[in-house]
Amino acid sequence: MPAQSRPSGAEFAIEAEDLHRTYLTRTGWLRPKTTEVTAVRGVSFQVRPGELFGLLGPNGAGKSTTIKMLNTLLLPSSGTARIHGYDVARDTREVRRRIGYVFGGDRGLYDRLSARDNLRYFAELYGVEPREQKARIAELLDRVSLTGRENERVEGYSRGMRQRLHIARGLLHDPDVLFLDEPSIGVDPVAARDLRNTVADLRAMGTTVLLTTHYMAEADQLCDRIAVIAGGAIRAFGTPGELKSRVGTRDVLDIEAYGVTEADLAPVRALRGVLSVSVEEQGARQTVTVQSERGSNLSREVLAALSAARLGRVVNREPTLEDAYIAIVEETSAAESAESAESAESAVSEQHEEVAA
Ligand SMILES: Nc1ncnc2c1ncn2[C@@H]1O[C@H](COP(=O)(O)OP(=O)(O)OP(=O)(O)O)[C@@H](O)[C@H]1O
Repeated sequence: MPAQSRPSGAEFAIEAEDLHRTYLTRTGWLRPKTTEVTAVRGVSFQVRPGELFGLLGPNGAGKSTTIKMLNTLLLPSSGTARIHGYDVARDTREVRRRIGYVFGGDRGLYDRLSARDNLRYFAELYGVEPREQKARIAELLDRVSLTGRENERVEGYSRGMRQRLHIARGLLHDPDVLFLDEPSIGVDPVAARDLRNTVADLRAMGTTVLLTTHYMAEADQLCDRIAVIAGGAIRAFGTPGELKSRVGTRDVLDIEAYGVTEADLAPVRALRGVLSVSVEEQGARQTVTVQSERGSNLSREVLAALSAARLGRVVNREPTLEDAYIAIVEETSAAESAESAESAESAVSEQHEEVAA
């Protein structure tokens, strides 16, 4: 998109200003009740043209809701957002011309058509000039490394190939800004590496990318800057290096384990010097990660506390982006629990005061 077609003075590719979004949900059948869910509460950030920006957060954090507001699929309850200076609520057409949206999963492609025919179909839909279509499709197939496979039906494609075709689809109308919502979900490690190369190439070509992913190594490798969102609000901003430096003064212990329960973890959490304990499950195998104050040398105590479970390899390692992310999300949920305990307490004392009066 030529720069002169943007409103003057638009310094940022994406700007979100105090975005809020609430959903009304109806529950119950006999006595239906409407409840309000606040998915996004005051999200603000800016993305510079050509930047690869990561929006990371746990399930239900508000990532998809934020992206849907930025790409005009959902109106904000309050707050504003702009794409290259165009308001997402007012200038919908201008915004849509400048953005592409790629989401993970199986939807959005025609299985019985070839990759080329899928792209031809969507090129028509997106209004790509007929005389430009052939060259554009060939260029995109090349960019996502599907040249040579373009005439095969998509139903025979691997998940990674489908994802790359999704990206080609999202780029057909040459958007300035591409939203990539969990592109590597369910993709095997080799295909995920190819996908990462495709995403890195986008950035090299000057496309602004807003990426959501649950894979921290991917975010670490690809993103220029990252925002961590939890409970509908941004909890941390920075380059991967800046976020990692938040936990740079911690020791991290990874313990391979089988059959560890929440109750087994309580004594580990209670050890002096322990800052965070998390468990990742891969089938029956678990990895218990314990972050502690640097130099606290807690391996022996931690292993003793977990002695009820079957344990395997134990590794002391340097903190990663994933450790920083876990620390940020845990701090948020601890603060939220303290806040809700406080408000429950004040509600009880208000009730007592009422009764006394
Ligand atoms: N259409 C909807 N109606 C009601 N509540 C919704 C709706 N969509 C999302 N929510 C709620 O809003 C909150 C934020 O959801 P959102 O999908 O934005 O999170 P997310 O960070 O994208 O999560 P995930 O990583 O699981 O995709 C959640 O509590 C979710 O249950």
